[in-house]
Amino acid sequence: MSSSTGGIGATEAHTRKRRTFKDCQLLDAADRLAHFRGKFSLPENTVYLDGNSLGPLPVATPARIAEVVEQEWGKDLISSWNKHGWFIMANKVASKIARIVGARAHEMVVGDSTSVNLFKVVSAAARLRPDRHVIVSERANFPTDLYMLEGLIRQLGSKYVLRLADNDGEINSSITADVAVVVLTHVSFRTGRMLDMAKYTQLAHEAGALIVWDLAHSAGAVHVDLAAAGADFAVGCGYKFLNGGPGAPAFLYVAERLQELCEQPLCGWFGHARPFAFESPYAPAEGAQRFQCGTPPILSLAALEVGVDLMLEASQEHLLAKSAALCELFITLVKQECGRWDFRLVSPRNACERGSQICLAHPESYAIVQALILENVVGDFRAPDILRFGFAPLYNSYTTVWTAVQKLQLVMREGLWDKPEYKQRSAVT
Ligand SMILES: Cc1ncc(COP(=O)(O)O)c(C=O)c1O
Ligand SMILES: Nc1c(O)cccc1C(=O)C[C@H](N)C(=O)O
Repeated sequence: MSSSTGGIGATEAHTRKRRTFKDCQLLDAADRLAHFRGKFSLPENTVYLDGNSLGPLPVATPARIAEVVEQEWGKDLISSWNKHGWFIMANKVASKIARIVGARAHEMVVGDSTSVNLFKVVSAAARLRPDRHVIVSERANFPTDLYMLEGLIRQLGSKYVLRLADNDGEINSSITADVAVVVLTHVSFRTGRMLDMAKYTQLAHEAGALIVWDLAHSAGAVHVDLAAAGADFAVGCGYKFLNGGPGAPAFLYVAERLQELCEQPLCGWFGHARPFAFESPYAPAEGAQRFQCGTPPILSLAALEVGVDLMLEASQEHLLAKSAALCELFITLVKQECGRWDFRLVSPRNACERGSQICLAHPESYAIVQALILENVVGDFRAPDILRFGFAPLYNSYTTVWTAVQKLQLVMREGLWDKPEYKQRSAVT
């Protein structure tokens, strides 16, 4: 395996002792998070390396959803808004997510989608810098971020421009004195590359701009400390490493120092200071609460809370160490077991510079991913040529990493990827 960002050197590879299945079993035996695997309903014999797209189902979720449906909604009906705390449920889940990303409870809101939340915070941030009309982001950002920025700019008017950086160096040079807002994704969905949050936040602030971080691939996967980094705003997904279920509510962070200055564009009644006064005109609620919009999705919040509670049950220190160790083991094993095929490491070689995912490039990546899925190893393909594997430390073990690499070797050795049906790409991968 070669590396675009500095691979395991040949000398190191030769001197390093071969890793065996037994080594992986020993690592599992010493793993203090091993018991969490049983708290997820994963299909038997499946190696699930796609939790960075959709986290699996926690065992406790169906019973909790059934309780909310049958008792709270079914029997207690509308009284549940008070009786079962539906009114404060979003705040309760927000305060838990805040602990995962280094924020305070009153700086966090849960609801809507990451896309919608991005629109809200970038719009609020732009209003705080009315004399500047440039929004900076990365061309390689996840498309929804760029689409939302393009849409927002259409609303803001022709004075505004979107400046897209093509690499890390260009991010630095793009942040000039005319920039209102910098919008960066902390961990790249395509490569797993992680930006230094404190460094770029400082750069933005030195230029007088505000910064918005997209934590879609960070929350629950890597160390995030919004307060320590001095971040202004952040958004992120509930359905990836937080295991909140498909389309789970997203989160949104606003630093306390900015909250009272912020006006957000989607000012619905749940962000009003007194929603049940039914009064006019709109008066924003105090703090981050004003970023709420409409009625919260109670069933989805209930599912998200189960996932977040599981994450909070585990020690952050163990989670981060295991996530790095799983990624490292995968790189080592691919080099050892699949070195004769032309896989290129796309993720940074240095663990401090990447999220909890490893991306490999190969000309036949789409077909290889499909063949792996047939062998019960679920990763995903990202255009143009990337095989993407997410290593969630709560439910992935060291032996499953071994199995994944053995299956990759099988797919390559036997040419299982070389089938006419894999030439046709499906719509969702
Ligand atoms: C960086 C990033 N932002 C946002 C999203 C998704 O946003 P939404 O949940 O609104 O679809 C994703 C992935 O789906 C993502 O990778
Ligand atoms: N968010 C997704 C969805 O709603 C359906 C299917 C896939 C996804 C994704 O994971 C996209 C994504 N954020 C990515 O990292 O590629």
